[in-house]
Amino acid sequence: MALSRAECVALDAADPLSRFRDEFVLPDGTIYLVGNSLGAPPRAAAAAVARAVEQEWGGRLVGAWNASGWFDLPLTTGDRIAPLIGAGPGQVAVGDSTSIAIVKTVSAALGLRPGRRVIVSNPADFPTDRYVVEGLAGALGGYEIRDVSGPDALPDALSGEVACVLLSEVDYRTGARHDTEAITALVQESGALMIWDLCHSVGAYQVDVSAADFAVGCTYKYLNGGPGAPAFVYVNPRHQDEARHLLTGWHGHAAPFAFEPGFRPADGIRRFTVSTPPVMSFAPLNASLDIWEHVDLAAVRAKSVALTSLFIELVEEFCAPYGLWLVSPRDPERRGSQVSFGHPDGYPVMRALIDRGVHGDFRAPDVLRFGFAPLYIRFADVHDAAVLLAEVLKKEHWRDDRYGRRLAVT
Ligand SMILES: Cc1ncc(COP(=O)(O)O)c(C=O)c1O
Ligand SMILES: Nc1c(O)cccc1C(=O)C[C@H](N)C(=O)O
Repeated sequence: MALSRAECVALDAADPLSRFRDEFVLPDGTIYLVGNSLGAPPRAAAAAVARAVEQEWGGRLVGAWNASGWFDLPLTTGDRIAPLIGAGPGQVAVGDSTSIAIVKTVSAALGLRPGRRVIVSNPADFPTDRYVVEGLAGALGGYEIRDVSGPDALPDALSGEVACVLLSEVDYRTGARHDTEAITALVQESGALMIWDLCHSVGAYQVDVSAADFAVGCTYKYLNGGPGAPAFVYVNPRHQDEARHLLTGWHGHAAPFAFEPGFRPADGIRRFTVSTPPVMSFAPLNASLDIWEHVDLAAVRAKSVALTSLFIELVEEFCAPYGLWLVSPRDPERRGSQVSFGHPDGYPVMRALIDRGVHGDFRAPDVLRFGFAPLYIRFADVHDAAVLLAEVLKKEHWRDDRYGRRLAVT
């Protein structure tokens, strides 16, 4: 028998992270299980944006580039993200999007392995990763993309021709979490460079990129930086002097205000910045990082495992007769902070569930995704979500015409 609601309420009362829920704005009556797509806004975000507009922009005008530290935001913010991914100061730059960060890291990796002409990627990873690699390989010419269906297929794919491997640590569809340490070692033993996409890992638990060559990730999911919040790029210090990437914009120049005719890369991680940072988008991100500074990531992981395990248990108990199957790994060690269930009518089921206040999302062809952000999701929310999902299935609310049968719920 899974836990009762009263037992869940007791777990919330004893939860060392419970005080963080008040730091976020969540509409009443909503159980928000989509923090793995777009995190909830920090309560301090609106004031942070107002401050950036009124005091920094309004008060200092162009002088704010220096006086308010705008020029250095990509690096100062990078240093705040670094501890969350096991990196040190001067190893992370923030700016652009994850897709652009992939252009930078893959092109840098190819430059560091000039004789090798193969890029390994997994077509089941979030599509933009593969699309960007395709674009790069096409534009640079002479590169081959080698598909792997997952990390298990890597040993056969790695050869002396492979320059780099780009993989997601956590699969966006299934929530499966890969063994980054073992995979990074395998890739590097073959002489190739390892690039991790951490979009679904950062903020879900303590990531450790220290062995990786490069990493990228977004800040709008578990890190709550807001829609369009800038992404980050990690570059291992052993590559920083040599690495050159394709996007040689002026903010990555050694002397941006010398306005020289040719590009000379800045020292260190700064060469991985490109151009004018989206200053206003840094404000909510830094408001969120003010929270993250006080978060114990071991407690985040422990709660994440407890929430996701409880959800699996409850859904399997309450929904057993209704045709759901578990898509995510059952072993919590192999899961991120997400649980996916399959259902042949997943799209209308998710629409009906959202209508009843439980927000998950749907990924074609049949996956219902539920993300558990440990800073603001409670054990009682998990219980309520499972009860409402069972009700939608039992009473077949999802058959209502208004829920349709389209392909995506975002
Ligand atoms: C694994 C992964 N990579 C990349 C992205 C998207 O990148 P971008 O910030 O460029 O839209 C997402 C989500 O949108 C993602 O889940
Ligand atoms: N980045 C997104 C967007 O621009 C629009 C809608 C959703 C997203 C997402 O982040 C989706 C998410 N990466 C996913 O795992 O499906």
